[in-house]
Amino acid sequence: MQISRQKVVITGHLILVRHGEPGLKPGDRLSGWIDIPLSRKGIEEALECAKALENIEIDLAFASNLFRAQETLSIILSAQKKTGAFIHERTEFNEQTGSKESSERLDWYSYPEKLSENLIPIYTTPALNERYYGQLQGRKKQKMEEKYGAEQVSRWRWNFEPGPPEGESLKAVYERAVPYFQNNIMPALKNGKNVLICAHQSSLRALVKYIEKVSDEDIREIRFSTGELAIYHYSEGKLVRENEELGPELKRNI
Ligand SMILES: O=C(O)[C@H](O)COP(=O)(O)O
Repeated sequence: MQISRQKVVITGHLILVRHGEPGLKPGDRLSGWIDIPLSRKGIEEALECAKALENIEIDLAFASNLFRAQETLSIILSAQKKTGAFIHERTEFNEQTGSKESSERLDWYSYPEKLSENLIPIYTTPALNERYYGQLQGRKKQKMEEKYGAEQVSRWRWNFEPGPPEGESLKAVYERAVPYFQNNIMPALKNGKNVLICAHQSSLRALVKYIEKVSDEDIREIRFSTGELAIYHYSEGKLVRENEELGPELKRNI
């Protein structure tokens, strides 16, 4: 889809959304990889996102492997004319390259070449998961602040590095989320596709750091509320943010 506006050719749109409020309310616990579903409020937040995005025709969607992101994505796509279809690919370890590569698509699953006109391919990947919180995973934030100090927990959560004990730093999340974005999502944007990514506080902060070239210091201030959107359009080789930065007064559920 090409929209020409003020002589700038806009091709694809990128929409980043953090999942709705999870059952273990944010701020109460450090969820990490604990696979908790959305709370009632989280479902309402996802429905608000669905409404906000209903006029953007999503061509392709990505989510982490965690329920809260996939549930939010499914609710958002329910407002689209097309229906989302989860695509499953078998991957195998390539001895030569030392990396996992998708060998073939499962023959009992439709896949992009066979998807009918009215389906939206959905890819899920652990590359977009929230950080692994190590010793803090699933623990109450307050208890961890009592044990390690509020300042230390804040540094672990918001600094680029280091991460929590035995857990992932934001840098480690960046090193798995950004290559996935570059290899699987940027080509679709360059081809004019509208792409929706539904993920988590840390994986989205990593993507914003890459897209907006945020410094290791300034990344502390970039935070997504639950159900928060960041919308970009791809034009002339870069992604330009369309919606306003999150103001401190809008920060909630951090
Ligand atoms: O640090 C936190 O607040 C949580 O780990 C955020 O993770 P989430 O985006 O999956 O809720």
